Amino acid sequence: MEQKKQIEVVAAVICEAGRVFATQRGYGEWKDWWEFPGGKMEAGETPEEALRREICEELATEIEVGPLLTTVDYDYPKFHLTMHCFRCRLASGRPTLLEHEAARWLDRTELSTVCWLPADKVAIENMDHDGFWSPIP
Ligand SMILES: Nc1nc2c([nH]c(=O)n2[C@H]2C[C@H](O)[C@@H](COP(=O)(O)OP(=O)(O)OP(=O)(O)O)O2)c(=O)[nH]1
Repeated sequence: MEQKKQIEVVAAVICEAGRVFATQRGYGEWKDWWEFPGGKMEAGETPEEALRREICEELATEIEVGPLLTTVDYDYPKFHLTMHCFRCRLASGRPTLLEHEAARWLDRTELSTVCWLPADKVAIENMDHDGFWSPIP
């Protein structure tokens, strides 16, 4: 039997003042679903380099990449996804939507008000604990 396609992505959980940045996909099979910005790592890149590049391409801004928060493995019908989610913060400038159709800053009470991609729902369950939301210096 043919092996299912494996996709590995890095995702930026950009945090600021008790809120996280969520983006709505603007194209493709999962158009209109919400996600953390990011994408596939290219050969030779570290996860941090890939994230900084993707955020520059998608949001025209610089981020600082912090610790790995969670890695989610999720079986989509057409591929198997491994997604590494990193805590990030904006380093300079505000995000500009170059590829996404919308974005929102969500606080803890608003997290489930958007329709997250299935893998992201798992990531959020893993991350949504008090430690995640307590302020970091
Ligand atoms: N970037 C990103 N992708 C995600 C998330 N959750 C999730 O299931 N995915 C899936 C959707 C995509 O099918 C897959 C690859 O993401 P991608 O951003 O590189 O996808 P893409 O369709 O833009 O890829 P490409 O055309 O640039 O090759 O990962 C997420 O939070 N962020």
